[in-house]
Amino acid sequence: MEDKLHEQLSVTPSEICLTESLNAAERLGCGELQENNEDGVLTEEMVSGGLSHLGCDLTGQQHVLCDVSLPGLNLRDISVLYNYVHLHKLELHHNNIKDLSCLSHMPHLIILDVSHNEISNFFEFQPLQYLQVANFSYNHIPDIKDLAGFFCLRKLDLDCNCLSEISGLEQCSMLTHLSLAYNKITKITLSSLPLTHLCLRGNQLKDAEGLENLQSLQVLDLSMNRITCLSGLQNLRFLCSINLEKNQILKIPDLKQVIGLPLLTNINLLENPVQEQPNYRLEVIFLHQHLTMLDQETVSVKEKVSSRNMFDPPMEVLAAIDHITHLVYQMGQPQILYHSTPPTAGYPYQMLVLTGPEGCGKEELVHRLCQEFGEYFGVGICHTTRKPYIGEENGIDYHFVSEADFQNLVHMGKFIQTMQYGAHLFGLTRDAIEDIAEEGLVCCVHMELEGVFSLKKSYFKLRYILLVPTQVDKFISHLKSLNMYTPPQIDHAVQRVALYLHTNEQRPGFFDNIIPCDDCGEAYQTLQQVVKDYLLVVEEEEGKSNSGLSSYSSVSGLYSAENPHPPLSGSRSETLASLSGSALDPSDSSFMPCFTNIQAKLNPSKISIQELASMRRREQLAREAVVGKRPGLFSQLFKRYNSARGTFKSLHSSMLEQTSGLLKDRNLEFEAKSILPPIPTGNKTGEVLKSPQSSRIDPKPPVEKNKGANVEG
Ligand SMILES: Nc1ncnc2c1ncn2[C@@H]1O[C@H](COP(=O)(O)OP(=O)(O)OP(=O)(O)O)[C@@H](O)[C@H]1O
Repeated sequence: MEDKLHEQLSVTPSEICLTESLNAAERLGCGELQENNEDGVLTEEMVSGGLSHLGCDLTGQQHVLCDVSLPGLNLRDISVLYNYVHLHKLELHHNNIKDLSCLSHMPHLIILDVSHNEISNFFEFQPLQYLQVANFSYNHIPDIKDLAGFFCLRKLDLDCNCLSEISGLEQCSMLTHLSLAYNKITKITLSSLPLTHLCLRGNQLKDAEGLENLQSLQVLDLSMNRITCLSGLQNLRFLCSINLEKNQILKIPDLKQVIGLPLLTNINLLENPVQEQPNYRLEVIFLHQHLTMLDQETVSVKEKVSSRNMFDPPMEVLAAIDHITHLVYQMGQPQILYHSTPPTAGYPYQMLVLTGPEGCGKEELVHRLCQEFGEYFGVGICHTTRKPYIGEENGIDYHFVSEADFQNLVHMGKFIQTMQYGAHLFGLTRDAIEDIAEEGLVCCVHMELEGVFSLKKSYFKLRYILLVPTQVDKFISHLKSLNMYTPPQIDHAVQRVALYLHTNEQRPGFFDNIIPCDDCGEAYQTLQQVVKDYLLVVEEEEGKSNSGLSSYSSVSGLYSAENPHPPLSGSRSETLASLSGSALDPSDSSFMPCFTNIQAKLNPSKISIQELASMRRREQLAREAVVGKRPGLFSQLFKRYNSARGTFKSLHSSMLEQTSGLLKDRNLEFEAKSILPPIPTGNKTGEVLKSPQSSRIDPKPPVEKNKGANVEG
């Protein structure tokens, strides 16, 4: 430690200064003087050799030399300087001086450097009222006397002395730079001084208490202490750089007092235990976004982005991770053709999602909706690890599972999306959707925004309805009245209202409908209307007036056997009547039954009832193919699959032959089989595959990936 200290101290600014000064002294012919100066007494001759800088004397009438520089001359007695009353600058570093009483006779002294001497009496001379810069470093000073008379003192250097406390500086109203490195200070006691730079390196401090009054502090060096806690720094609004190297900061939360200081851009935490924490650097960068230097290394833009993605990923990133995770797990499982598997990209399975902050009542609305429009919608029941509230039933409100079961389901590739909300996990399984699709219904679910982001990545066609409270006070009292939520949960739910509104603002069209939900009854009425528009329900009277369309007037149909493929419209006001005015091209294979107003406006040509009926018939055929009523798209697909399997098999055996030959040529001793993919096994009849268990979830240990996995469909 001692050695290291010396190493660090070996090249200090004072030493550089010494070298320069000695060179200067040589130039002045002082080298010779030094050799002859065995008794250490400063003589007139030596002084005149060290004088420079022409200025005026006290009367202002005579020119005099104002600066004296006499470093490294082994001086002990400098009493001859009593006569040099006009001096502005005095440099006497690297001597053996103990007594500075002659300074009392230099009232105009501005700069004083007596570092590297034998001084133990600090400022034992008359106050020098114009003194601005004083360097007393590398002496033996044990304490600081009252410096009340040194009105102009701006910089004071007391490094490497024997100080154990800081005192006597209370009246130094101009002091901006104070350096007290390598002393024995155990406690900081500094009143409100205008300090901008403070160095307390190499002391014995355990905390930073006592700095709170230094409101102007910009640069703080607390390196080489034993600091574990940074309280005392939290109000230093102008702090831009802090050096905490070689301290005892253990954890990132211990930095909370400095993290967030508005101007702090440079933190040095080298050689603190906190550096060992996983992702330490990225976490600090994340917590303190305007950092430009950390541990003496520039913070790169890449690091800033990575830290953000690691600790607060945007929802898009989270959703992508969630989506990829479930996709990868699904791929490891036998591939199954579901009722909700889209026959083509143009016919995705349709879903209705109600989203909004917790407690906004979306769950209740989903259930009411599915009750009233039971022919079209079924509730998609999510899984959760939270415990049921009173009145909630397993399999009706949620599938309530343990965390281990939930994770098993994840590994079994069962989920389409999952999210952690508070301390609990929520997720929608493919089987939950399938249970509804099997009945020919549209799956209706409720979820938080993160879930919406994830589902947007899926191949389903979803319609998103945002339920948002517009009166925060009312929302808070509603949440309180439910007696289900703790105050932090209420705060969290309320905070997330802004998140939903922000998303809606930033991403126009992200939600298909927005319904205020301050009043549950009114919200349901609006929802009803939205859903009727969505289903293209034509009211009785309307049905009468559109007699030609009466056969469709009950509803245009939503994925049910009776009602062929559903037209999920992008526009609320889109009724069958308006639809009949839109531009449909039944010959278009990518025809989607979702016609927007924009399309309608672009091509106002009318569609005939016959065309519409033909379109419906084709939808019906497609729908029946999905539910397996007639040999349709899928059986063809599987026939094709079987013939493809035959082709693959013959290709495989010829590749096997060729590969074996190659391996033999190269004297490689392993089997060609081991490097070629296996032939997929499958249902010989080529029928739509769906295991009886597939639509029900039965938590069990994850199937070993790819082991005997069939690749079907
Ligand atoms: N699979 C899912 N993905 C994302 N969020 C979900 C999922 N399932 C449920 N959620 C949402 O998680 C939040 C917490 O669910 P919980 O059932 O505890 O809420 P709640 O208190 O009943 O609120 P609400 O009445 O709004 O449903 C709710 O906003 C709920 O909609």
